Amino acid sequence: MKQVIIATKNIGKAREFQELLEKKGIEVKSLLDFPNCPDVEETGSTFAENAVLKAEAMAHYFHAIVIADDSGLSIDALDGRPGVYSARYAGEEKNDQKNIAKVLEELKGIPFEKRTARFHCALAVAAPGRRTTVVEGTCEGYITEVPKGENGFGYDPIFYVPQKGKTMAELSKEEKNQISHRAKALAKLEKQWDEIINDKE
Ligand SMILES: O=c1[nH]c(=O)c2ncn([C@@H]3O[C@H](COP(=O)(O)OP(=O)(O)OP(=O)(O)O)[C@@H](O)[C@H]3O)c2[nH]1
Ligand SMILES: [Mg+2]
Repeated sequence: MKQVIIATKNIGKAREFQELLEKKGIEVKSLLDFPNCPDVEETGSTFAENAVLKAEAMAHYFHAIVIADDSGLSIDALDGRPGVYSARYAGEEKNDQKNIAKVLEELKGIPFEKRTARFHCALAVAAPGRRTTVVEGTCEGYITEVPKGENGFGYDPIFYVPQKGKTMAELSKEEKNQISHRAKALAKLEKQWDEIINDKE
């Protein structure tokens, strides 16, 4: 079966890549399948820089072609925060509930029309001896006043998607995959698929 390594330890992301790529007959391996692989420090100041750091480190570790995802939420009323710090916004332990609570507290009193935000996703493709490439996707929305919905991960329960009239966490996985920042970025890798996929049959 054709296979691709996604350099992420985030189970929410890994599941979405699985859903997006199984249609193409591609099996997704994530870093959760390789518990001994090292952590990569995300020291970049942009999503693209962090995606490249993760992809190149893991390409070196696996001696293989890998895709890394760096993503997050950018809120206009908070000058773009949490941005590249989205995963750890309320502390190093990466707690989605605490991150949501912190954002809602910071946005208290700000009316709905000023709660504009977007999800970003940068995907970097790297391999030893290969020039790293980066693609990006975004998804526009508004931050709600209370969380709603059970699906997805991260900030999905407070991210309202106007074109669907629901929060991201109220969408089915198929609906999220039609409009998400991750799906849009992944679609831009279309032309590189033949090269990215390792035929391990
Ligand atoms: O509601 C959400 N829906 C999404 O679709 C989404 N995509 C990203 N995010 C948030 O942004 C952080 C990424 O940070 P991040 O790219 O460093 O990933 P991470 O540290 O969780 O895992 P890794 O891939 O680095 O191993 C995540 O933790 C989430 O908080 C999302 N939130
Ligand atoms: Mg991370």
